[in-house]
Amino acid sequence: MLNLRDPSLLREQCFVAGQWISAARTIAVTNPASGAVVAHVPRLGATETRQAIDAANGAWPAWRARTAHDRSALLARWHALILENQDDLARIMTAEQGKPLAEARGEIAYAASFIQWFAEEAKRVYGETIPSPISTQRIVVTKEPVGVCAAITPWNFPAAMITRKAGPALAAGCVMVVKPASQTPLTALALAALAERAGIPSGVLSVVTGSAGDIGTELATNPLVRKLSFTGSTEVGRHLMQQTAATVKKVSMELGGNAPFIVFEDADLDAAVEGAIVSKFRNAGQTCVCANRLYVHSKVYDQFARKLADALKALKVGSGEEEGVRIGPLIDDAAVRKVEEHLADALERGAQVITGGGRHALGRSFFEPTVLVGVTQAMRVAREETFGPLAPLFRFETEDEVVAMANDTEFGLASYFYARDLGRVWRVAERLEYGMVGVNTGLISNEVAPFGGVKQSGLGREGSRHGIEDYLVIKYINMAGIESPRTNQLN
Ligand SMILES: NC(=O)C1=CN([C@@H]2O[C@H](COP(=O)(O)OP(=O)(O)OC[C@H]3O[C@@H](n4cnc5c(N)ncnc54)[C@H](OP(=O)(O)O)[C@@H]3O)[C@@H](O)[C@H]2O)C=CC1
Ligand SMILES: O=C(O)[C@H](O)CS(=O)(=O)O
Repeated sequence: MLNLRDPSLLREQCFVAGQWISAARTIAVTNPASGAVVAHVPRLGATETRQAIDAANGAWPAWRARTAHDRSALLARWHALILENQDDLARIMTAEQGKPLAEARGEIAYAASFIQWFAEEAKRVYGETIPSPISTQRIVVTKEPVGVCAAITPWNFPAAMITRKAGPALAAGCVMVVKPASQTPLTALALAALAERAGIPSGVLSVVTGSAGDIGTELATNPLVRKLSFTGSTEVGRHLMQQTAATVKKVSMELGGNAPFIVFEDADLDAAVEGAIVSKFRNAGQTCVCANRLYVHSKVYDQFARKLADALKALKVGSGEEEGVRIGPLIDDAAVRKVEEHLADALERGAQVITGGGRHALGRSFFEPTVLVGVTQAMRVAREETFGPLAPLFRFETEDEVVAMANDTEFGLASYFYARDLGRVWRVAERLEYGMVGVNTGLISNEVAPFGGVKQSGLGREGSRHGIEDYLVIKYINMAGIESPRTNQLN
């Protein structure tokens, strides 16, 4: 059992249409560090998903009719409850996802920040008037909630990926059905329990767990659903875009990445090492914005490699509940096998390990933080998202060469570089084909900036003032007949 101040936050039922429901068939949720079963959640399918969608559709008129101030107050209450229960939510997250408790607490605060941000943005959904070309007409533009929304979220950020969608949706006056990842449903269900306690009305927010295919197909094809927001693999994102096309749903896609992390010869090397640790090894390398390729100028390559390897040796690997642990287990054995495949391919093609290099002595899905040198563009690590604690170092000579290599991918989510020459900073920031660029930092995620990618890393933006736009539709009202008073009054 988890040591929670409020054990009622550990829910083994789904929140559907304002009711907590069970099912005969369940899914076991296991702790990736120990393999222990943490809880069981219902294995729901299309029927319950339809019930959640119908309830959302029924709740929508009253929810959209509330004032923005009213919705904002309820979101603010949800935000306060999330922070009041931060420790319990973090323990639940670490138990099901594996990340160190300190990181889990950080994610809960990050997740809560989206609720707070969009509680405020709810009151700033402005329309406009446009000077009419016809004197007897007035042109008014309003923004309205898109309607019933669906969210499908991944296991790597079990809280933030939900609030980054539910926050703007509910703030805009939409309603939402969420399907969390089957490996990390408990955080989502705890958030739903707190939303209910905050007074968010029945049907406005539902959480369904179970078969991804059955639930996903219902969410992607039910005509009542007007928008689908997805965070996860590009492969599944493409599949969902195909499924939603039949009913022309709005979609937001936050998909895979392949972030370059470039260290120029004029970089502050200690700062670059610190940035590389944050960008590459947060969540054990399981984030879509992780540095996936580290390009280091030949003049500083050996020094940077040595500094990075030394810094990695100081990072404690272990169970997320353990004090001082910085690198937890990967989500499952499939994730470890993907890292091993990338490592083996690089070694076969001439790369060398300078620290780490295999599964950790702790066993299960623990993996040694690893640095590879002598890496080239011909290796799989250059083309595929590793999603693990493997830092491949590539050597480069010129700015043009490294920008070309950095852009040589179908992905375009996050990118990072360290340099101090002002001209270079502007040139490289403008030439990188990515939705986000970190300059002299390895951590760019927050609620105020537009998070998202270009190319095959996705569509739309989350967070910032832009994030609520994806949950709104524009209405144009032409008010005609505004003539001068007629002599013969109509009545
Ligand atoms: N951009 C990002 O932030 C993320 C990128 N990834 C990338 O994706 C790779 C695989 O990770 P993984 O977690 O398996 O990502 P997936 O894309 O497989 O899963 C993400 C979510 O999509 C759901 N899903 C899976 N298949 C379908 C489907 N056919 N229809 C509807 N929903 C579906 C999953 O449900 P269920 O859990 O029940 O299968 C989960 O809720 C990672 O190695 C990484 O490269 C992964 C996570 C986040
Ligand atoms: O999906 C992810 O990996 C997250 O978006 C990463 S972040 O928002 O925590 O940077």
